[in-house]
Amino acid sequence: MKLLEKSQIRSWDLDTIDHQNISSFDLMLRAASVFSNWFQSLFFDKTRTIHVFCGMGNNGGDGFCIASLLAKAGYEVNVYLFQFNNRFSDDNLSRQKEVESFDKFEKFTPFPLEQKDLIIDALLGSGINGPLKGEYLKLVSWLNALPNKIISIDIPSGMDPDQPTSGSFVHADHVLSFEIPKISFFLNENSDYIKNWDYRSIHLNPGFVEDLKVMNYLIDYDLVKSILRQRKATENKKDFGFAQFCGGSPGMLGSVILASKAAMRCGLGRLAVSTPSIYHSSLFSSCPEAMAQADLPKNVSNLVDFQLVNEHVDAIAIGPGLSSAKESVRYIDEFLKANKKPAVLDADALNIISRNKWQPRIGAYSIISPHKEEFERLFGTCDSHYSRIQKQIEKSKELNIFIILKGAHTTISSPDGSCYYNNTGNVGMGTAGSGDVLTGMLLSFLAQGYTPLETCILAVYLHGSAGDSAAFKYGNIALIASDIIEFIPSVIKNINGK
Ligand SMILES: NC(=O)C1=CN([C@@H]2O[C@H](COP(=O)(O)OP(=O)(O)OC[C@H]3O[C@@H](n4cnc5c(N)ncnc54)[C@H](O)[C@@H]3O)[C@@H](O)[C@H]2O)[C@@H](O)CC1
Ligand SMILES: [K+]
Repeated sequence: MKLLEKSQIRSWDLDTIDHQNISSFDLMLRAASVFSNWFQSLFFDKTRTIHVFCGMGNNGGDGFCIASLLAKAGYEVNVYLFQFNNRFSDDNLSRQKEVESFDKFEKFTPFPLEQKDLIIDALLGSGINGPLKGEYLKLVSWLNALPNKIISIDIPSGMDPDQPTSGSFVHADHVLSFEIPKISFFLNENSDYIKNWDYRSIHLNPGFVEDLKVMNYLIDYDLVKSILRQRKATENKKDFGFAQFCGGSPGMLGSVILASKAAMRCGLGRLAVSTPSIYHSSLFSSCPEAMAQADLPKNVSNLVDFQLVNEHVDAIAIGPGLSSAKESVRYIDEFLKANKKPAVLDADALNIISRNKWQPRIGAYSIISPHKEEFERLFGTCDSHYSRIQKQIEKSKELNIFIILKGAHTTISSPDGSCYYNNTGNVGMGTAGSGDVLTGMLLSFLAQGYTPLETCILAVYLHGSAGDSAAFKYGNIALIASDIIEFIPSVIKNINGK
């Protein structure tokens, strides 16, 4: 799904008005009906009074329209207009006539509300053009200190839709965004202040976005379904890729087993694992589907010899559990020099690269999957999640690589400057081995012939979905990396139907 910036959303509204021959007044009614239906499915208890706080733009207009619809549906509704200047939108003025009465504030003064009552926030929408000041600031600070549940229309009032907000905004319990989520919902800076968000279509003209060039995308079910291939009955294991996983060192076998199992569960045809030979029997007992390769790094004199063993390998993943011992450094050096295969680099491979400043040597179109600390070791510290994402995009372009920045909202950046936001996964996945599972999944899809971008999208989304299913069963405290692997089959089957 394409994610639009606020100026593009405004153009989409105008294009819809033009193409569908609908007035902005009627488009507002459409949006209000969508919100009102969503609201009623969530808050069906009509004994709580609903207080609708309206501003002066179209978001406030939505508020008046929604207040009228909810009153008609049998809710007890109070409406307040905060008129802190004289700049009403036309549709706002027209919609004011639809509610029987409302209280008007030209200056904000606090007033009592019952704790169980609900607040609908329709003060400001996507038309925000700077930080809140004066009366708005007083009002929003008061709202944020109340114990009442706040439900925001389109976006929490005061929040910038595209980037971190420089100032205060409404801390919402629920937000219903129109048509698509806002980019800023995915920033860690905002995560603590939007408890739940959702989006519903208001049937804006689909033709407008089809042709629109955007740089930001949300990875959603439809995108993943469109990428994941169906198998032909006549295909065999040779059609599903031959992958090589290089990792593990004394005391670090777990990552190898987790990555191997995850790779096989994502449909890989054949897997060769290069890990110290003392671990081969343990590997076979945990993942008998894998083949073991020569010792690594001890018996490997150079990568070319090593690759001759795997002359038909389709993709390589390197790094997890490798340690940063001298032999591993030499091995990564050789790998960067000689590798021509599609590659995934993670964990100790990234640590070795950052320590030796070998970032420019990473092969074109490789995938790297750092978490925040690994990312900052590679590319320097950043003062916010937003600035880290900006640097991620810049480095993808500069180094011609795909970067997966792992976190609460994992982002994938591509050499063309585009950025994909993921919305699956949960806090329980911050556990040892979770990243190794992702590396195995990446390796699997890459070896199966998916492009690096498709590989990143599939692996990141499915990893998060499997983690969500695991958290549903075990809870996000008890969840361990093996649980994620347990649910890979069902999430793939749910999407692919097979
Ligand atoms: N345009 C359309 O056709 C539709 C718009 N809809 C609603 O309209 C909203 C956007 O409407 P508007 O563009 O009127 O935007 P707002 O409702 O956000 O109002 C913007 C106005 O608020 C004032 N303002 C901006 N920043 C401020 C600040 N920091 N402090 C104080 N005042 C500030 C300015 O006067 C600006 O014109 C959406 O969020 C959505 O709720 C929906 O009704 C769907 C259809
Ligand atoms: K709002």
